[in-house]
Amino acid sequence: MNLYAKLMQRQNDGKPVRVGLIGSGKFGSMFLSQVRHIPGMHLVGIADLSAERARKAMLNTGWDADAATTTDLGDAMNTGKTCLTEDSAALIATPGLDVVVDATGNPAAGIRHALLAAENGCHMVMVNVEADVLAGAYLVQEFDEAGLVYSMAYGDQPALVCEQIDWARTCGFKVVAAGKGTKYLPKFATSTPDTVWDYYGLTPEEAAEGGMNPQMFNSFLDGTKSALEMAAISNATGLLAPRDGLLFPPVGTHDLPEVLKPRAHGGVLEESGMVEVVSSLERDGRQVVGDLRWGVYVTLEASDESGLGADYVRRCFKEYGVTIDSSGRYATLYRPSHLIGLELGVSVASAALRNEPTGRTNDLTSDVVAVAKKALKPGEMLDGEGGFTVWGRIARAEDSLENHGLPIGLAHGMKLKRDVAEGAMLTWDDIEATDSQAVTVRRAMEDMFRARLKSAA
Ligand SMILES: NC(=O)c1ccc[n+]([C@@H]2O[C@H](COP(=O)([O-])OP(=O)(O)OC[C@H]3O[C@@H](n4cnc5c(N)ncnc54)[C@H](O)[C@@H]3O)[C@@H](O)[C@H]2O)c1
Ligand SMILES: N[C@@H](CCO)C(=O)O
Repeated sequence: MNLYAKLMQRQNDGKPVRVGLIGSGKFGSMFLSQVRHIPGMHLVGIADLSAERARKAMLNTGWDADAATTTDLGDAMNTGKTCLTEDSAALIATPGLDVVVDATGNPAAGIRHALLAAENGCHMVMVNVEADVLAGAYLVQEFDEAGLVYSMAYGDQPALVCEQIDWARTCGFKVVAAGKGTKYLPKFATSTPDTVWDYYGLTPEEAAEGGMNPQMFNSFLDGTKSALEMAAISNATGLLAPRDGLLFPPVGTHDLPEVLKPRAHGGVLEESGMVEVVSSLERDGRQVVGDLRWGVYVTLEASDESGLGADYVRRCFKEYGVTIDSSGRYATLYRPSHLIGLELGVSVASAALRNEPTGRTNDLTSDVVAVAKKALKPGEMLDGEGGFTVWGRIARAEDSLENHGLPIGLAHGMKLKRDVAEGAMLTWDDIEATDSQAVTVRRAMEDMFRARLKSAA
C-alpha cells in the first residue's frame, strides 16, 4: 500500500521511473491521460506505427503536445519531455529506461517488444494479453533469467482477478472460481467488425469519437478476449479452463456464489478451481438484474478437512453480510468496475519500485484456439481476433496441444490449405504456416510443454 510514497520519494530525489509506451490507441490513451498526473513517473517516449496518431492521442488526453514532446529520445531522457517515434526498438533501447508497456494488441509485436525489453534490461508490462496467451510461458523465462519483472496490466481484468485470487489465497481461502463479467450472447460468436457497435450498444459515431477500433472491440464481444483473459488468469494462477469453452452463464452479483460453484453442489462448474465469465444479458436478451458487465469476481469456499473450521467461517460470512450461496458454504467478492488504462500506473510503479508484477503468467495451463466463424475455403486468409473469419475458444493446454489447435494469436495473415466448417476448431495442419519470430517462439513453447508432459507420463 505504499507505492505512492515510493513514487513521491523518486520525485523528490529527481529520479523518476522512466517508462516507454508502445501503442497509443484506446488503452494507450487511457494511460496517457493519467501518467502526467503521476508523481515520480516520466513517460520518456511513445512508439506507434503512426507518430501522428500518438500526437493526436496526447492532444486528446489533455497534453500540450507542442511543449511536452520531442523527436529525440536522448533529449526526452534529459529534459523530462516525451519523444514521439515510430521506432519501438529504439525506444526500448534508450539507456536508462526502466519499464516498457506494450499496448499494441498485436501478438507478434508484443513478443518482439518483450524479447527486446528483456535484452535491454527493462521490466515489461504486457497489456497485450493476446501475446501473453500466445507465448507468455516462454517470455516469462527470459525476464526471470534477466532478473526483470514481466507483469500483467493493472486495470485490465486479468490483473485485477489475479489480485483477488492472491488476496483470497493469502487469507487462507480455497478459490472455487474467478473471472469477470461481460456482455455476451451465443450469437455474438459470429459477430464481425460490421456488426459490433449495434451489439456492443454504441453508435458507430460514438465509437469513432471514443477512438475505439472496431476489430478490437469485436474481439471483446465475440468471446475471444474473454477466452484470452481467462487463459491468462489460468496461466498465472493454475485455475483450470472449462473443457468445452466458456459457459457465460447470465448471473447477477447477488447470485454469483449460487452459480459459480461446482455442479455437484448445484452450480455450473465442472469442478472446483476454474475460470469463468458471466454474462450481463439473459439468453433472451434481457438485462440481468444486478449484472456484472464491467466487473470481476472471486468465489471462495469455507471448508477444511474436519469441517469444524468451515462452520465457523460460514457463520462469519453470514454475520458480516458477505454474498453467500444458499448453503452458506460458498461466498463471492466482486469489484463492480475496472478502469483499464487509467489504472496502469500501478503496474509500472510496482515493477520498477517493488520489483513485483501485478499478476504474471507462470505456466501454460490454458490456451485459446481459433474456431471458424463461417465456412472457410482453401486460399482464404485468416484475419485474426475480432475479424471476419475466426473467434477464439479457451482450451486446456494439454487438449489444445494434443489436437494441434491453432492458437488464435497466430490466426492472422495465414493462408488456409483446406476447407474448415463453420464452428470447427482450426489446426496447424489447416494453414500454410509462414515463418516468423512469433511462430518460432510459439513452437519452442509448445515443444517445452510437450517434453514436460512426456517426462511426467
Ligand atoms: N480498448 C480497451 O478498452 C481495452 C481494454 C482492456 C485491454 N485492452 C488491450 O489493450 C491493447 C490495445 O487495445 P486498444 O483497444 O488500445 O487497440 P487500438 O487498436 O485502439 O490501439 C493499438 C495501437 O497500437 C499501435 N500499434 C499496433 N501495432 C504496433 C506496432 N507493431 N508497433 C507500434 N505500435 C503498434 C496502433 O497503431 C494503435 O495505435 C490490447 O492488447 C487490448 O486487448 C484494451
Ligand atoms: N479487457 C477488455 C476487454 C473486454 O472485456 C475490457 O476492458 O473491457
